[in-house]
Amino acid sequence: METEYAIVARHASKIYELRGKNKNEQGQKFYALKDLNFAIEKGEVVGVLGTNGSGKSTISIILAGICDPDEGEITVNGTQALIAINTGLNQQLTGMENIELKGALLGLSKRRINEIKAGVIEFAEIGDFLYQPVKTYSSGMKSRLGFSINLCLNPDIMIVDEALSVGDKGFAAKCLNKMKELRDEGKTIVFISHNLSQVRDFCDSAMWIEGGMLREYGDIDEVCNDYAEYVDYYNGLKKKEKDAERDRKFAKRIIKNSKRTFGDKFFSAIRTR
Ligand SMILES: Nc1ncnc2c1ncn2[C@@H]1O[C@H](COP(=O)(O)OP(=O)(O)OP(=O)(O)O)[C@@H](O)[C@H]1O
Repeated sequence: METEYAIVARHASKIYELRGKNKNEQGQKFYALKDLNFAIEKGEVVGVLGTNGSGKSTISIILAGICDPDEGEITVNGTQALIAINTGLNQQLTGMENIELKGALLGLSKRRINEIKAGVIEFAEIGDFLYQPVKTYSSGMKSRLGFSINLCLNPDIMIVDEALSVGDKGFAAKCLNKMKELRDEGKTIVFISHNLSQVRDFCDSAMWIEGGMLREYGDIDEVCNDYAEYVDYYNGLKKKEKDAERDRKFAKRIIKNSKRTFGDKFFSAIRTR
């Protein structure tokens, strides 16, 4: 049987213009993603790894169709939903109104919207807050609402960007269990997380992005091991730099304080001895 793909990226890049120091200076082009080539199979559950600023959120909005790549192309086969912190909710509207707005934008029937409302009441467990403006919600409550709405929309492809890192542990576990059910039903899931053990536990494969470029994409254990080794090495280097800096400061302090105790004559006496 021919492999069916949910998402195919061909030479996809995303470019931001960085502002110059003053108004008249022309901004510089910055590649947040550069020349990405990959194909995610239908039903695949792929983890996306990368250090801070490597391009994970940028890839999530491109895969979700929120913005297009500036170079190359992304082909998506099916409906997608992005579940991310602070995305897709209108702050002025209540939770219920947000469901109506999303349903209207997607052209859903009144009956379908009512089904989604019932699903959100049950899954989000935020009670009467559903009738309050979203701007009054805590970040965990926003995450509960956003996650529940997108879950009830039942998309073919779910892109989950760090959404489990806010809410409380109980809700994160409930979401993870629900996502496992969806995975077993054959949904395609892109799971962006800094939690390596969650990625190992949940995903079939992993994609590692660094500096906007695809470093590795493949077997979950291999990619997670390579990424963990890289992070350890990188942190090790940073630790060595920090240790050296601390030693330098310490040495300076000792010299300064001993000068205070013994006076400069003491040092000149040592030097002349
Ligand atoms: N609107 C923007 N304008 C300019 N640069 C941007 C914009 N959005 C993101 N970037 C830059 O693009 C790069 C990738 O950012 P992105 O948010 O995708 O990283 P990330 O891997 O999700 O990071 P983190 O793990 O910290 O959330 C970063 O260098 C960031 O500063």
